[in-house]
Amino acid sequence: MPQLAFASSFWESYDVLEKPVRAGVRKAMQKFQQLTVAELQADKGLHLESVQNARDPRMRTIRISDFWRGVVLAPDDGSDVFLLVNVIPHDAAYSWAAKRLYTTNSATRALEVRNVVAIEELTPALEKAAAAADSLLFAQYSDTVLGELGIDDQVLRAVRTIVDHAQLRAFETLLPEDQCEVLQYLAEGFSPEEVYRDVVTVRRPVDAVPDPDESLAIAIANTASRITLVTGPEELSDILEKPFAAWRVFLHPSQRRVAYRVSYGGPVQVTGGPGTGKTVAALHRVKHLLTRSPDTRVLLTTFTGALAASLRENLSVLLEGDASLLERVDVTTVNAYAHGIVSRLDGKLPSPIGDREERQVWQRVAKKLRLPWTDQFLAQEYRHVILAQDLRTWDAYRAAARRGRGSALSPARREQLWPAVELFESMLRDQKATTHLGICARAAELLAASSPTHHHVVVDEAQDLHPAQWRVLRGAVAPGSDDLFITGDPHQRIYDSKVSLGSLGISVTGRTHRLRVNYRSTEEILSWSTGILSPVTVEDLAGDGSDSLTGYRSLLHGRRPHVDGYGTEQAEVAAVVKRVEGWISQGIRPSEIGVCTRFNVLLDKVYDKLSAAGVPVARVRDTPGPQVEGVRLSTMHAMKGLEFRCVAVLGVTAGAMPFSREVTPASVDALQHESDLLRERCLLFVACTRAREALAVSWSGEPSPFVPR
Ligand SMILES: Nc1ncnc2c1ncn2[C@@H]1O[C@H](COP(=O)(O)OP(=O)(O)OP(=O)(O)O)[C@@H](O)[C@H]1O
Repeated sequence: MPQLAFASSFWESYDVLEKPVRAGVRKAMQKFQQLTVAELQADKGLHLESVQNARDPRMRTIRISDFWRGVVLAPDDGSDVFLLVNVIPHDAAYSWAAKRLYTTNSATRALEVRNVVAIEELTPALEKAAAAADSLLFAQYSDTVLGELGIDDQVLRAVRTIVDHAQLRAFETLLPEDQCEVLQYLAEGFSPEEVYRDVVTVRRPVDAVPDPDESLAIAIANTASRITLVTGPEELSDILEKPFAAWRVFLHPSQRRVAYRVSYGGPVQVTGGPGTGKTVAALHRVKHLLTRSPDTRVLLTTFTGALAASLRENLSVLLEGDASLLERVDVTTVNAYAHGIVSRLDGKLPSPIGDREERQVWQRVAKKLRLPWTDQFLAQEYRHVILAQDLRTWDAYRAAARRGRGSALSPARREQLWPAVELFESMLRDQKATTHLGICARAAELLAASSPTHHHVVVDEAQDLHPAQWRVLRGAVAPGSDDLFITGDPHQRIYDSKVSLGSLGISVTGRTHRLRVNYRSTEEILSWSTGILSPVTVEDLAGDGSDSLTGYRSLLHGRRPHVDGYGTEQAEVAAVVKRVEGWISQGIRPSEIGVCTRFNVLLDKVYDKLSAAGVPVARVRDTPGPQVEGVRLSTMHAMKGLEFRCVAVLGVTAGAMPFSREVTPASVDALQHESDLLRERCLLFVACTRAREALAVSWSGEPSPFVPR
């Protein structure tokens, strides 16, 4: 009986098919499981036929309906795995199939596909142009070096014509996948040794030996990152009937390597730009930890309640609803976990106040003690020095280093400030109140004196956690192997937390990994958005140095972002309404569209105008479920961790971004000033990188200086 495998390219086409066509696909696939190879060849309904002039002699089409054809790679070497690669309309199917060639990569041993006809047609003309070019992108690498990285003869000829990054990008959709990735890494400046380690070694099967006659079945088995093999009839109906979540099945080798490594000697950190699948890696790590041992308990944390809800949903998808696994995972925010600890172990919980109320208390303190500082300065000193280092006494504060603070405080000034801290805390106590970080500090203290609650902690969206929150996580799990698995992106830090993980007993030295392939946004959206951050550097997640987005890229392509200025806010809002209507008329569902602003005031105006135009709207802060229709409206802060097919970011004006009230004057604290500006810049970056296919950025009057020129 033949076996059936599905290439990732199939899922991209299958996902958008209408129901009856999907039913046709299912029926055809069942035949592959019921008939012998000879019966398949003879089956009239299936009509398995060769493709005329196909460059790959194994290429076949099958009939799905009058209009639709499946494209299948049939083994011709005695092996029995059929690979379904695409479902496309009848007319396009034959020319698509005729141009494609599947080959086994000599280095990774995985199956990859190229548009062989397009490469052949383009190369001669490009060779002529290259002969006259001043420099070539890959000139420094010999044929042998490229050969060892899996570049074959046809691709090599094309590679020798590539003059710059733009030309490489134009080739990307034509080149075989693994070879393309090798070239992208080299073009980014990685050495051949690094590329061998990060691209070839992670894919190449450990037991691979050179085998010129390698069968299609073996190559398919070696391509887990792009091909899934179906083993039984139940599995087939399962995967064809449920909505297909590619992230569940096709992990990038770099994701698989970090998520499924049997064990780590201690805390591990996974970083990567937006959309590189850090959350996906975290979910797979949870699966690995749960399935490794039957009584393991895992704590999975993220930054907001809404993100925790979505993690819960996705974890259930990944674990296929298996209650015996799901009940061993607590998915929550660090704050909610800390609240739980304090109410359980203290028996009572003071109510937490928000940032605005906290600032009001500081105002009263400053006034009462006639202090020379603003409430903003006091709140920052409390957050970044006192709570960050868990300073409980005047002696401790007097001796503390004030890392990250740019204003010197003489011993006399510190002596003046400490009573303000005592007064602030006593005012909160009188109100039976506290701050969220105060609860975390208490929870960490309680955990330090009791036993850990979990065997493993997995932390998503780690970049904004405060040291007090890290202490809670440190206390939740005993130090040792596989204690903490941490994912985050320091370029998305929007709450200005300064952390040195090592000093908190969380050393990730020698256990840091980076993801570089963006699965969410098009390259056009990414490269424009990374321009927002190009003038600055950001501190890495562990607080040990700086981080960069080198090698960060997307394999998807689309339109460049719309970037527009308007004379008035009214005109800008009207343009956004039109843009949203345009997206909806192209078939995008309202809930797949996100609109965001820096402030609620402008968001309210957009809400009114969209509603008046008859467009359904829903606010992200009301946590509408996936079934609720309506364009999602959100502040930039609440966009963290979300994604939409189309995103409009409006109000990106000079006065709003950076928002001067949130930026400490340089004269008060030069370091804080810089870090406030960086936080505002990152906020715009986060908002723009939520977009998958389309991004529109706008302002009225003067544009924000963060908008790339
Ligand atoms: N291996 C994969 N195959 C297919 N899709 C993937 C894969 N990995 C991630 N994705 C998809 O890419 C998108 C981004 O993934 P994810 O949210 O995990 O990224 P992230 O790095 O956590 O992003 P951010 O930092 O911006 O929140 C999601 O839609 C996810 O389903």
